[in-house]
Amino acid sequence: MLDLSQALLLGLVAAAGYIMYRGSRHDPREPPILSNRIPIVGHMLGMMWYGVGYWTMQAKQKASYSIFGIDLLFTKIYIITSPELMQSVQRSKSLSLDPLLDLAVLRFSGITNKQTLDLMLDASSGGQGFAQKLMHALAPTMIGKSLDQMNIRMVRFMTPLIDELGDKSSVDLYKWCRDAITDASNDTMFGPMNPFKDKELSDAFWDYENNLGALVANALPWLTARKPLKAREKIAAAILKYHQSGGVEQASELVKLRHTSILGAGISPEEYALLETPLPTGFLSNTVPAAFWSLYDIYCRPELLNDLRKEVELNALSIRTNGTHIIDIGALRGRCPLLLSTFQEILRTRTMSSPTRYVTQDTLIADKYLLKAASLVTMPSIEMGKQPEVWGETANVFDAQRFMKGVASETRPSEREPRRLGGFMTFGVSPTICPGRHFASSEILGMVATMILQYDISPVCGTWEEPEKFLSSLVSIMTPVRGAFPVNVKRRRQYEDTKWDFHVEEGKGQFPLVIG
Ligand code: HEM
Repeated sequence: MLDLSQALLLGLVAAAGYIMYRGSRHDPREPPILSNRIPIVGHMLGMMWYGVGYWTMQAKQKASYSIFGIDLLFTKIYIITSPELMQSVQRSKSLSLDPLLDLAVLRFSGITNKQTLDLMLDASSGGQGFAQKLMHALAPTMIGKSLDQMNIRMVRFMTPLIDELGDKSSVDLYKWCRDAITDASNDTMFGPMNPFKDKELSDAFWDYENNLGALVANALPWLTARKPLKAREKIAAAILKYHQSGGVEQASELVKLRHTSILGAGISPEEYALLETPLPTGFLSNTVPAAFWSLYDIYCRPELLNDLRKEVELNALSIRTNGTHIIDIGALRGRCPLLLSTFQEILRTRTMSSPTRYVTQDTLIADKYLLKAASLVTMPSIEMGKQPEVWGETANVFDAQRFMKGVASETRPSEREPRRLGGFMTFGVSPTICPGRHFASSEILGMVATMILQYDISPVCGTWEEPEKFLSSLVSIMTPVRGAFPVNVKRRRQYEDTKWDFHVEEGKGQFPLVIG
């Protein structure tokens, strides 16, 4: 249904496009520009209604084209449905994600100071590209020792949250995942003085996150974006206080690196607080729905649930002399192939990602198609990640064993290594691959493994009917949920009076996940 943020997306596209568009006409070397049934404004209306999900819908409807364009009045978007063409996009240096990151500085953070903008914005906007360099510099803070520290802190926080779930007989599973992942992740990232400990502030964060569309549209924001503006003000004030009271000293390497770099570049503490306001979107907006769908897709398949319980019990569970049951995160990674494969299959089937790049100059891809400067090019994963030439005839079937090397299954007789061209885009496509994927995997799989052993979960309504989805999110590619999903929770008899904990072995935190 059309909501305010979707309607305002029109404003975004029109405004951004007006600035970017050079008034170029269609060049015969460009991909075909396909029209909508409603002339001129049809695609614009489509985007108003469906948000960025419209690109995926178009890709589905026009899958016989390997690439085509749609005209959004002031800019063009080229939509790619062929894995081979996607490779050309990955190889091209003039198709870049970086200019799109300006959106975070300008709209999500609301920075207006000219000097700071000159420093932060991408070179294509006349800036020095500091925001982009900082983003790409974060990868080392999410592997090795820093990852171990993050995992240790996260599991310490997660254990009591999962345990407390058994005290409730029913719960909204999406809200529970949201709150558990939010609390555990913010505590991991910001340390003991985590400002989001305050429930009011963590709720304010979700008000902000759910309404980023209105901030981006920036059309009479005092009227149309009151909620996210108010939330942003609250969050920035809390982060400023966190900085002033030295909270960063005990934070994760990621938060410390951003703090040192931003303040070291001469940016004021007030602007630092604004720049950090959208930071949790990076580690929450995808992890929360991915955790929910992981539980949903496993619990709704009783046979798979049973197999996974056996695998985890056999390979990743140990019992201390005092009776505490320990789940070993390293063993989930190395000795539970079905769990790891199931997780990747859930990511493959639940993602609605569409990696998008800005065309910085006229670019010829595959020696054939001209992409005009100042346009966008996008690669919807739903179409590409499910193509028979990538995944075989079973592309549209949920196959929990798909990612198990050397294992043939009913739906997939081949024993080929499952890493295939353009096949798996949930963590991005080269050269921009998500550096947080190992942390996200520990967090989600640690939670899932303990939950499936401890609890039976069933929907209150009696059937596994999918809840309403929030398809026009600007920051999540994991199909977040808009509605509630009430479930009954029951402790399993064999583990009724059991204490649970996790074991994190240093150097074992990186998951061997398939990437695009
Ligand atoms: C299931 C959870 C997650 C998914 C599906 C996911 C997905 C992605 C994707 C698709 C990209 C690339 C964007 C593009 O090319 O357009 C990305 C980038 C990134 N992700 Fe994640 N992410 C997840 C969790 C996390 C977590 C937990 C963190 C932090 C701990 C994180 C940090 C980042 C960062 C910093 C980048 C930017 C890298 C760069 O530009 O060099 N992500 N993520």
